[in-house]
Amino acid sequence: MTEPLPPPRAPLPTDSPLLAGLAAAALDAGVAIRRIEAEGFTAEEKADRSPVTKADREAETIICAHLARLAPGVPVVAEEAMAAGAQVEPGARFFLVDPLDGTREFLSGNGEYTVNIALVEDGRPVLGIVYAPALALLYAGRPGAAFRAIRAPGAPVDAQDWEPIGCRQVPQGPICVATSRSHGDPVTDAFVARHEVAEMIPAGSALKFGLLAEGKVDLYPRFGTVMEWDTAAGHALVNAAGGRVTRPDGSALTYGHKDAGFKVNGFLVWGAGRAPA
Ligand SMILES: Nc1ncnc2c1ncn2[C@@H]1O[C@H](COP(=O)(O)O)[C@@H](OP(=O)(O)O)[C@H]1O
Ligand SMILES: [Mg+2]
Repeated sequence: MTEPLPPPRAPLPTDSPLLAGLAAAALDAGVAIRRIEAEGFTAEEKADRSPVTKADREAETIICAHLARLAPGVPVVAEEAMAAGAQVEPGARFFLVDPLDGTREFLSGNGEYTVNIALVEDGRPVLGIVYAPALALLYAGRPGAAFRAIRAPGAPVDAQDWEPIGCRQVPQGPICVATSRSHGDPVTDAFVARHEVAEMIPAGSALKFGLLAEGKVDLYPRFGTVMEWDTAAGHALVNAAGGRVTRPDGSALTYGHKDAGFKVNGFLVWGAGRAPA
């Protein structure tokens, strides 16, 4: 007689060696970021007048070294290299990296900054890591499965303590809305005002995608311009968690638009089920 099969094991991020490798890159970058945060640093201004620090640059160097080992030859579109004038042809399969998303939050010391790493295939974000080193909060998403874990910078990725997460159904009644802590804009405010809002949750960086992916908020609207590396990892995570990310007009938000300077002219992120009008 054959033994009964064991019950199927829940999926884990470590089932995908590439996703696990991206998580390891983010955890490693987190070590450098936290060290620099503790040492103290000065902020400089980039050509677009946004702030940048030694932490952004060191984290990007660490992540790019990981990516070169994990996926040799796959192009990397990374924020600081692009700011320095790098020319990268994204192609059908490429990485988008924001080594320190929410630099303003980093400067303020509130811990609401993230490391964002995404793999894009045919314009769609398929793998996403969003990691908040100061909060030891790690999110990972791949098609059909989203997770969170508590991981200090430098901790092993391993198979322990991953919590499966999912977007919640958007309620018929008042909704919870996530908004940028540092970059408000009047069009976003007007859009939010058209909805019945139970709670507004301001948060920095791609943490807002994480809050939505774990069912804590229903809507994250943004009409101001951001960059593809700001949204791709969070987008992959929300897709994995059963939510939706679109352009403000409801059309598909796709990636690799070099001719448009990798700009994203706003987006809407919704939880599961009905999207309120
Ligand atoms: N006017 C603008 N143009 C381009 N990107 C912008 C922007 N305003 C905000 N952002 C992006 O939004 C990110 C911060 O998100 P939030 O406001 O949700 O915390 C910043 O990421 P960096 O800190 O990586 O530069 C920045 O790139
Ligand atoms: Mg950013």
